[in-house]
Amino acid sequence: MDEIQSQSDHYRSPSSSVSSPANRLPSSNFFYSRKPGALRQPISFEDSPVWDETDIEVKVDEGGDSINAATTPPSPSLSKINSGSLPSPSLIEREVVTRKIAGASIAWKDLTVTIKGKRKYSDKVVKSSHGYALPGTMTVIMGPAKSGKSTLLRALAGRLPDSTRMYGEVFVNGTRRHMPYGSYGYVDRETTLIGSLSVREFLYYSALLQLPGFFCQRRSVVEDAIDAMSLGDYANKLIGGNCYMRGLRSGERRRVSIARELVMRPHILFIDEPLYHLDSVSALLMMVTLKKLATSGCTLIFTICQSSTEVFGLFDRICLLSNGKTLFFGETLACLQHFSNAGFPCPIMQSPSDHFLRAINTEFDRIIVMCKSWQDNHGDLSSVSMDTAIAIRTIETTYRSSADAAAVESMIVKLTEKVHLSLKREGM
Ligand SMILES: Nc1ncnc2c1ncn2[C@@H]1O[C@H](COP(=O)(O)OP(=O)(O)OP(=O)(O)O)[C@@H](O)[C@H]1O
Repeated sequence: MDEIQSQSDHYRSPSSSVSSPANRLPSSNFFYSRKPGALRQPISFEDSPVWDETDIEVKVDEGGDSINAATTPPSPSLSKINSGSLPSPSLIEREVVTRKIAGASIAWKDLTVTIKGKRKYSDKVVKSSHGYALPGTMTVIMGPAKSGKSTLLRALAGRLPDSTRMYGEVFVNGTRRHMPYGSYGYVDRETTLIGSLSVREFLYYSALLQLPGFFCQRRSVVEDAIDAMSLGDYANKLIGGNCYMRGLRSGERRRVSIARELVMRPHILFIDEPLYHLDSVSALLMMVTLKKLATSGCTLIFTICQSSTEVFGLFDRICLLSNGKTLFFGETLACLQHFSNAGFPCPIMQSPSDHFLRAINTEFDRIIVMCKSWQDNHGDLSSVSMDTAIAIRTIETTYRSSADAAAVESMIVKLTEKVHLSLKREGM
C-alpha cells in the first residue's frame, strides 16, 4: 500500500510541479497586490469570522471532544503545502489548541412554506412548524420522502428558492436578522468536489476563496476542519483517485464536503441528508464525528430519512414531519414516550426511527395490501395495526395537547424574548 502511495506521489510530482493548479496559485500576498482601483480596499481580516479570546482554551490534545487547532508551525512554502510533500501535520510534533465553537440558538415558530402550484403559492410544503436548536446539540429533521424535510432546512438557513414563499418567524440568537455570511454553513445533499486535488489541497483552496488572511491562518483552519471531520488519514489522498489508487469513498467524500463548510468556522451547520448513500458503518462514523463537532459547541441541524438504533441514540432532538406537519418536536427519548402515549409503542427489537416512519408513512399501506396473502402465512408485517392516515392524525392530536408541545412553546418564548450574543458580523 505504501508502495502504491509512493508510486502515486511519484506519478503526481512532475505534473504538480509544472501544471498543477496548486502551483499556479499566486503568492500569499496576492490579496494585497491587485491593480489600483480593482478593489477599493484590500480584502481584510474583517471578512472572516473571528473568535473571541474567551472561545479558545489552550490545552494539550488528549483526544477530547473539541476541535483541535494546531498552533502555527514555522510557515512552510505554499508550493510545498500544495504538492503534499510536507509531512502530515499529525506527524509534526505540535502544541495543540483546543478551540471551542461559539454555537448559536435558532428557534422557529409558525413556519409555513408554500410553493408555486397551479394556483399561486397555494401548496404548503411545510405547515406551521415550530422548534428550536441549541448550541452544542444535534437536532434532526426526520420524516418520510417528500415530507418537507429539505424545505424546512432550507427555510431555516434562508436558502429557499424563488419559487417558494415563507411565512412565520426564524430567530437566531433571539433576533430576526439574517445570518451573516460565514456565520453558518450549509451542506447540500450532493456536492461537487475537485477530484484532481487531495483533501488538504481542496480544503486549502476553499479557505483561499472564502477566507482572506495570512497563509498560516488559513492553514490552521484547514487543519481544524480535517481534524474535526476525522480526515487525517486521507488528508493527502486524491479525492478522485488516479490510475494507481481509488479515490475517496462516499462517506469520506461526504465528510470532505462538510469540512469545506467548517473552514468558515460556522456557528450553525445545516446538513441535508448527511447519511445519503452511506452504508451502516460509514453512517455511524459520520454521526459520531458530527456528535464530536456538536459537543465542541456548534449547533447542528440536519435532515435524515431513517437511521439505525445506534445512530438514533446520538441525536439530541427530533423534529418529526409528515406531509409538512410537525408530528413531534422534542428530545428523542420523549418521542418514544409520545408514540407510546398515542397508542403506538415501539416493539422490542425494532429501531425507533423505523417504527416512527412505519407509523407515519402512507406508502406502507400499499405494501401491506400487496403482501396481504403472504402476510397471513408469515405473521404480521407491520408494527402498526391501523390505517396510516388515522395513525398520523392520532399522533398529531396527541402531540398538540401534550406537555412536550407546551414545553417547546415556552422554550421558544425564552429563546426569542432575550437577545443573546449577536453573531459575528465580520463575515458579512
Ligand atoms: N422549489 C420547489 N418547487 C416545486 N416543488 C417543490 C420545491 N421544493 C420542494 N418541492 C416539493 O415539496 C415536497 C417536499 O419536498 P422536500 O424536498 O422538502 O421533501 P423531503 O422530505 O426532503 O423529501 P426527500 O427526502 O425525498 O428529498 C416535494 O413534493 C417536492 O416536490
